[in-house]
Amino acid sequence: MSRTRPSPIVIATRASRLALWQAGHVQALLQARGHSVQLLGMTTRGDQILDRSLSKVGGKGLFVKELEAALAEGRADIAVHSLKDMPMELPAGFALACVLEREDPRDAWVSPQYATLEALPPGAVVGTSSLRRQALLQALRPDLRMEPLRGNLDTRLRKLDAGQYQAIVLAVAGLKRLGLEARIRAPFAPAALLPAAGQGALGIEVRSERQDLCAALAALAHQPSWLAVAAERAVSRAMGGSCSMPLAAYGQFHGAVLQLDAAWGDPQGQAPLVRAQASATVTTLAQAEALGSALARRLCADGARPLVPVHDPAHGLVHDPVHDLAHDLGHDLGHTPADGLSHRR
Ligand SMILES: NCc1[nH]cc(CCC(=O)O)c1CC(=O)O
Repeated sequence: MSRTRPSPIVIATRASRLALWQAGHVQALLQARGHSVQLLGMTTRGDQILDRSLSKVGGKGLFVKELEAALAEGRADIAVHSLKDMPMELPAGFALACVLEREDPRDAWVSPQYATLEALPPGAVVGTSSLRRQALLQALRPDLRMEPLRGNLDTRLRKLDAGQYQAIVLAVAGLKRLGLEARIRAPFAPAALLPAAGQGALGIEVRSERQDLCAALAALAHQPSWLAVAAERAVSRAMGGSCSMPLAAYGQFHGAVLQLDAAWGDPQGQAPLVRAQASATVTTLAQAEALGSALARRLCADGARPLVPVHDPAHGLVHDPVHDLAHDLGHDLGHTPADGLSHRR
């Protein structure tokens, strides 16, 4: 240990088993590099509200606000997040310090009785509250019924085992982290069920002024994961997506070329799914984000509609890029969805 015995790095974390695993993982990585690290567990609004779909109660911000308050008040130094749950725009004064090496980004098919999606009988019930999973599954099997399913991973598996659903879909990464890999009947090929932006990746959030933590956190960064996830999040940001629209974005490196795939679903369920792909040599975050915005423009040119800018009290005015994007496309945000870009084609 260091001779000066600096104060320990305190990690703010949600108290769910997955969040604690993730915080503990970062703790171990930092400890292996000689830092002393403590965890500060807390229950967030997102953990308390379990009866409604996330898209209806205020979105991803619910899981991070309490953690950010702990950072702002100096009760903690860093927060560890599943990047998938992190809003696209951080509030002023906060920064994403690094992205760790990504775990498996795929979704998992979990079902006691049925080995695959194809094996499900007609009209079977699949549990998922994710609009992305609902839209993509429905595209593969229009006959299935989608029922909401929230709660932490253990709760969701318990509801499945209680017989409320014939199958559920969960991220492979979360199941692996909790030692629940045996519950995975099969991972979905990304081409079939395209992952959410950031799925499987962990990010570390800090107050922007904490330059003192930079070196410690930079050592944990995994550049290819960070670049891929930055591109995915740029798609999401440009579309104004949080969890209130079905949106998938997944980046994969082939050498230095980042292949980025995205899918958009109509929140009203009327328009068909829109899929798009773009590739570019990517070595910087700016290039990754440019690829993501370009892909969002391609989605919109093919009929996807960005969400109108909304004011999120927790995070100030977000989704400004949507306005720019829509403006570029001559898309009048004041109009109803039916008047949107899809009609210009
Ligand atoms: N929405 C909850 C959530 N946030 C992150 C993960 C999994 C771990 C990850 O993606 O890093 C999960 C569970 C799930 O979607 O099955």
